[in-house]
Amino acid sequence: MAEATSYSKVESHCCCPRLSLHKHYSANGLSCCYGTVYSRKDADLILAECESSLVYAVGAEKKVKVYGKWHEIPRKQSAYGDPGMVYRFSGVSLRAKPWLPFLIEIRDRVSELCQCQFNFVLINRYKDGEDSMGEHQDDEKDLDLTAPIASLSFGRARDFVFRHESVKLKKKPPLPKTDKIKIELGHGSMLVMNPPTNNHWYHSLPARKNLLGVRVNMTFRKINTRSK
Ligand SMILES: O=C(O)CCC(=O)C(=O)O
Ligand SMILES: [Fe+2]
Repeated sequence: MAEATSYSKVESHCCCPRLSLHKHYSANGLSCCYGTVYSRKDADLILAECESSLVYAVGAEKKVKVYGKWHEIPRKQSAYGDPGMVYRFSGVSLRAKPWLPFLIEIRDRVSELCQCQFNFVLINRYKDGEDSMGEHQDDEKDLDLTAPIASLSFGRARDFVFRHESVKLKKKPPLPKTDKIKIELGHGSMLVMNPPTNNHWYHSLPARKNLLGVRVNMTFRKINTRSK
């Protein structure tokens, strides 16, 4: 059946003082800022550093549980953070590796821009358009849900799609005017998902056939320290 509503978005300039050149997206509980934070040259250097020094998960840490079944994730994943940080999601416990110097530099820049002291970063590597991430919400109980999540992208630009929760709820509230928002996340960009976005919207990174080029995404998060 055809979708009732096509992609659309509500844009204005960002209201956050440090992100004044960013676009702001707001709709029915969604509040996000998007813009470029690294020059092409710096973003190229960061991507090269990612490719040479990041270590990705293997074995059990590379699987997720969806509707009771274990699946190998269609991408590579890793986590870095403060000592003892663990992020639990979809049946997986991902233990943070100690911060690398180049990740500390990025973390401090992003923490300053967002005025939030991030203590953890989840990193996903998509080898090409075949790799993807399914629809989900970043609302795990280990996260400080009052903090934003800052998503940095390097490499191949990819579409990131938000869908309002009403598309999943059995008892549907009236559909908001805008129930899908698509943002192309470019090389050196930052998307900030402010609360309560993750309470009301799902997001995904859909597969794209025949699309070449590596993409690395870093989501800086604040994990409750009592979850250590
Ligand atoms: O790669 C992306 O942009 C999506 C990342 C994401 O949603 C996540 O890490 O939870
Ligand atoms: Fe996510």
